[in-house]
Amino acid sequence: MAPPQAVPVIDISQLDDPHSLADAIKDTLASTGFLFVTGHGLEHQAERMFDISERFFRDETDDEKLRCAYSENKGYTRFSQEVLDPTRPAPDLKEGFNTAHIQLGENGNPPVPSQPLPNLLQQHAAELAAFQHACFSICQRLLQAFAVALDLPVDFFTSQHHAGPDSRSILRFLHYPAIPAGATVDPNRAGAHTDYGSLTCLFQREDGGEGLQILPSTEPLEGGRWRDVGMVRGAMLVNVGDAIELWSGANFKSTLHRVVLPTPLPPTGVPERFSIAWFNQPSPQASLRTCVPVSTISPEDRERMARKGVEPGKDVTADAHLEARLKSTYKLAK
Ligand SMILES: O=C(O)CCC(=O)C(=O)O
Ligand SMILES: [Fe+2]
Repeated sequence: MAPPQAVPVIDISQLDDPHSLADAIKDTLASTGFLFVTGHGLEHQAERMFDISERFFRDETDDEKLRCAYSENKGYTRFSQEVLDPTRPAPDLKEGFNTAHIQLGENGNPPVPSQPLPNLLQQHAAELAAFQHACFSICQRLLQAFAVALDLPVDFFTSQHHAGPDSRSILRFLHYPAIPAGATVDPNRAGAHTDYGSLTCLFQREDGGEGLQILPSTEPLEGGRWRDVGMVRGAMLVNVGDAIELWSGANFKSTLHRVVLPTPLPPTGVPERFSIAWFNQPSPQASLRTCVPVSTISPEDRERMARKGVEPGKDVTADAHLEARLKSTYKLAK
C-alpha cells in the first residue's frame, strides 16, 4: 500500500463560498498547514512567470543583477548568500529575486515598481504586477475561509491585508543551479525554516527537480522524519506562515520545511530547480494579537512558538513581527 500523502490536494474550483472552502481545508491547516491547491486559475500566468524567471537567471548580466542587490527584503540574493537555517554551516545553494508591490500605471502609463528592477524584469513589470494581484486575490479568498474555520467574522483576516505600495508582500523567483555529476556539496538547497508571513503560495515546475520536504510539528526536531512534499501537476502549494500561527494561537500550524538534494547524489548529477513563491503579508500596522484564549494553546505549541521568538497574547504589529523574523531567519552569508 502506498504511504499516505504528506500534503493533501484540494480542488477549489467549485468551492466558491468561504464556508465550503473552510470545511475542505481546516483539518490540514490544523495538522501541517500545507496543502496543494488545484483549480486556482493561475496555471497559465504561473507558466509565464517561470519563463520570465528562467530568462532572468540565465540571461541577465551579473552587473545588472547586482545593481538591484538585496536590501530591505527586496532585490537580488546571490548564489550561496542566504542561510535559511543558521544552525547549519553551509549556505543555501540558490539565488533569488524578491519583487515587492508594483503599481499598475494609470491611463496607459508604465507600471511603477517600488524598487529598482533589472532590465529583464522591468520589461515584464505589467505581467509581474498582474500575477502579484492574482496571488493576493486568491490569498484573500483563502483567508476568508481561515476566519470561518476559526468561527471569526469572515473578514477578520482579509480586512488586515491590503495590496499597495506599502504592502510587505513579496513575489520571489528562486533558482537552484544544477549539481554536476561527482560534485561534493552539502545536500542543503534551502535550509530548514518556517515562513514568516500569513501564507505562502509556492509554484514548482515538474521538470525542476523535487526535494521539498516538511517536518510535521509532531516529529522531534532532532532525528524527526522529514516527509517529501512531491509535486502535483498544475497545483499551487499553499502553506501557513508564522503570522497566522501566532494570530490563530497555533490552531493553524506554520511547519518547518527545506529543500534537499538526493543523497547519495545520482551519478548523473541533479537538474536545476526553479520555484516561485508569493509571500502574502498582513498590512504593516495590523495587530497579530492571538484571537483565541491563550490558555487554550498547548504547552508544545507554546514551546514551538517561543523557539521562533513568538509570544502568543502579546500585542505585536505585523511589521515588528516581520522585522524580527527577517533578522533571525534570513541570515545572509558574507
Ligand atoms: O524553493 C522551494 O521550493 C521552497 C522555497 C521556500 O521555502 C522559501 O523560499 O521560503
Ligand atoms: Fe519557505
